[in-house]
Amino acid sequence: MSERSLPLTATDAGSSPAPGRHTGSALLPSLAPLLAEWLPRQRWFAGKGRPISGFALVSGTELLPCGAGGTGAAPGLLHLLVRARHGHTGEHGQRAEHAADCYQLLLGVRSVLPPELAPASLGSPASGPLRDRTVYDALHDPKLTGLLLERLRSPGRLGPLRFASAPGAAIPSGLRPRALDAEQSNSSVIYGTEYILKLFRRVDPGLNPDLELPLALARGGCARVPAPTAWFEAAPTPQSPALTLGVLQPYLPDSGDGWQLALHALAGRQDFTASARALGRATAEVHATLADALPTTLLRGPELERLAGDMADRLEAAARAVPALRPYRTGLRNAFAAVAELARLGHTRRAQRVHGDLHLGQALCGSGDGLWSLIDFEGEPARPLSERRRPQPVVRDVAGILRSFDYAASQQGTGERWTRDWAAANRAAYCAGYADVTGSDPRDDARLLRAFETDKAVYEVLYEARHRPAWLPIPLSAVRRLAAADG
Ligand SMILES: Nc1ncnc2c1ncn2[C@@H]1O[C@H](COP(=O)(O)OP(=O)(O)O)[C@@H](O)[C@H]1O
Ligand SMILES: O=P(O)(O)O[C@H]1O[C@H](CO)[C@@H](O[C@H]2O[C@H](CO)[C@@H](O)[C@H](O)[C@H]2O)[C@H](O)[C@H]1O
Repeated sequence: MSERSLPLTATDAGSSPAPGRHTGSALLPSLAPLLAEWLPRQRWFAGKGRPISGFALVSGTELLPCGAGGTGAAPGLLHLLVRARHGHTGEHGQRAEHAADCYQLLLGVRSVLPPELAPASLGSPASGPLRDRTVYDALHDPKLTGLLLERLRSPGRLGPLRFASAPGAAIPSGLRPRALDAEQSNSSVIYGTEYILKLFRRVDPGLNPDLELPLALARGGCARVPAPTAWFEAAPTPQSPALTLGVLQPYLPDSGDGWQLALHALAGRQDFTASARALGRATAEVHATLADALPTTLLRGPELERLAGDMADRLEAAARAVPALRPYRTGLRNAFAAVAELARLGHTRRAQRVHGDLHLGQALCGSGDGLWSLIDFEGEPARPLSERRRPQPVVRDVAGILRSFDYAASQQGTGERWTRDWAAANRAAYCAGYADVTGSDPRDDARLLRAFETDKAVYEVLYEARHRPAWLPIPLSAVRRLAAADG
């Protein structure tokens, strides 16, 4: 997609474009100062700590007229893909630009903002066609999210946007929307008790695994994942492949997520091993279907060495960013060196598509049947899409859940003997459940498992330092343990 630059300082963009579906940059220069202030406050903003130096418009679509053509009380709706540039001026006046992330924004525009939408406000542009109107995050406005569902009900093209649905999908109209109020990497809207729509916030050109994998699992008949009902994307252009923007899937209203369930069990000092074992089985079922549905590969010496090398590189990058990690670097590197050693000894490992960011919060347990469903197949949002779509050893997902049991135990009471035993029992039950389905216990691949657990703990250190500094001691205590473990 071609891009146009937006200055950070507001300029008068001249007359408003005719109301229509596909807008150019006319509405946008005056939005840039509002975005520069609002974006860094969003949890899903990836450029924390790096000042925004400007924006580039990737695509802009009026889903409802926003400019002078929009009428008084009726809201306008603007869909934007904007790239946020980060840069600074060096001491000799030279400009340095850093990697720029692209974000999906759905902005409402109103003359008068109802009080209940005030928390969603970005403010009023000082100039341009939207002057004196209030611009706000449209996901909090049921009128506008209702319109989005209508678009998903009728597949087809709207300017650069393409809406599609699964064969036979029959989405009822008029479902009551509400924005999900959760700490998320993206943003979601729930419709009635039937559907949940996830809008990806930081987007990369290409097919998002959170659409690709659930579609493949649905086709393969795996019931452990809610099947996508409808989705929308930025249509491909000669410069860029289609870019997944949002996925609608059945909402599982009577379910609890594994993280909350585990904390609840811990609080009552209850056994959780039956649930952990069932989750191990669910993970294995998902892996088995993915291995059948999508390409797999054999990691030979060079690939295994690269895997270990990438882990070591991530450790170095994390240690640069988080000084508390530095004393453990040598011990942690041993875990990766052990995988490189396997490679040199001629070992190979199978790799396939996996979840990529599996933790207890990504598993929903039905209150009636006790069956687990896995959600959020996006992978680690901070990694490039190409990397997230690469086949990987299944122990990567296993390691994610094992780390999660450790997180839950640490959250309940750091260092207490019984919480450590609780975590160990559930880690064992989860692996046993995995082996029930596949016949092979992930613990038998101890070196690879330790490397992936270490890699995940390093990722978590970085994640917590950036997003929840008060939680940093949890992965750091795992890092201490993993660094001290023998070969
Ligand atoms: N199909 C679903 N049914 C019920 N709740 C869901 C469903 N999908 C997601 N959720 C809820 O929404 C939250 C955020 O979804 P998730 O896919 O993890 O988004 P993100 O990528 O933004 O973290 C989940 O933690 C879960 O509570
Ligand atoms: O759910 P997301 O895809 O946004 O995943 C990110 O956030 C998670 C926290 O919400 C984070 O998970 C870490 O904290 C969990 C407890 O809140 C714990 O169960 C996980 O084991 C731990 O990794 C995840 O790493 C991050 O990618």
